[in-house]
Amino acid sequence: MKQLHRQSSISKQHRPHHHRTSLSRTLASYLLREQRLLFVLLGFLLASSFFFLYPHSAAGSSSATNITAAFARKNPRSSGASSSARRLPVGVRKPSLRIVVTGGAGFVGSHLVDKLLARGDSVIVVDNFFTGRKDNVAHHLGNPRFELIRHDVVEPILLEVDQIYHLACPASPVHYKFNPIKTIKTNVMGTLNMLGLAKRVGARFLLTSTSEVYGDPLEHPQKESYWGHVNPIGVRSCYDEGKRTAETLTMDYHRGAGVEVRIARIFNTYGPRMCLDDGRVVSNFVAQALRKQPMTVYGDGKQTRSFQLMGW
Ligand SMILES: O=C(O)[C@H]1O[C@H](OP(=O)(O)OP(=O)(O)OC[C@H]2O[C@@H](n3ccc(=O)[nH]c3=O)[C@H](O)[C@@H]2O)[C@H](O)[C@@H](O)[C@@H]1O
Repeated sequence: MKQLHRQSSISKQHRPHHHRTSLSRTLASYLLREQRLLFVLLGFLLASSFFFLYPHSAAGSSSATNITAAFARKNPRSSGASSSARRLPVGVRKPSLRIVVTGGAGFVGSHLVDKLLARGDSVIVVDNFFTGRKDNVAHHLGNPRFELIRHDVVEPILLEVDQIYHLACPASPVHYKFNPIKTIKTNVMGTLNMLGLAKRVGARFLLTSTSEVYGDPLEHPQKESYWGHVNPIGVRSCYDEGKRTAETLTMDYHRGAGVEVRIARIFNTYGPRMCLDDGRVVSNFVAQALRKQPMTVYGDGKQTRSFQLMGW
């Protein structure tokens, strides 16, 4: 310290004439003395090897922020709970997920609503009751976590939700062929509206698609990678092509707008709450058996289907 003090006073004396030279000389002589340069080099070497060996820990804080930001956009409520290690105070319940189920009063939708409410989520059902029935969800009407809205998804709707399960569309050939223009509008405009909502509020989106995207398939059984064999102008096209367009829109919103999406291709469903006049094969056979009528097998009877039981 003493030496330092002396040097600085010396350098002060020379300042008027050779300020820069003397300063660098002082610095050089300071570094060269007592192997200080060696320690500086050693420190530099240690620091470089640390950053070389653990590059992630160096970038860690910024990528963690990115992940949180991305998740926050997708699911603002859950990220809100996770940030700043938020532990809820004792006695305060974790907020439930807010979920909208379009077609939630339908045969498949109402079983989904049962599951979501049973696991503690808050559910808003949006249904125009074309094939859905209030009876299917009547047992939830007193539940504070349940809401029922009569609305046609062909028109836009704004709801603050975390997740969207988009089921709205008649699924039985008898029903979807009844008004084909309405069917394709539901699939195209309805899906656009719900994807727009997902993008706007940062919600995760699930589209219930169908095995009919494979059309009259040439491959059996159909793998997800199979692109189908679909008639674009047939009487079933309003549903087949409608659902194919819905899948396209879903993937475009995912790729183009970063919406988190899922697509489930559901096959031939049956089970409790299915209308007796649904028109699909299982309900037809059951209805005919109950009426002691002969079961009608269309065509040569060699066709195959994958059946899916709902509600168990
Ligand atoms: O299986 C599926 O994946 C699809 O099932 C139905 O489409 P479809 O198969 O035509 O439904 P059904 O009307 O139940 O017909 C199944 C088969 O049974 C036959 N069938 C139907 C009714 C009947 O009374 N008798 C009969 O033999 C039909 O000709 C057909 O070959 C739905 O429309 C789709 O949403 C679903 O994805």
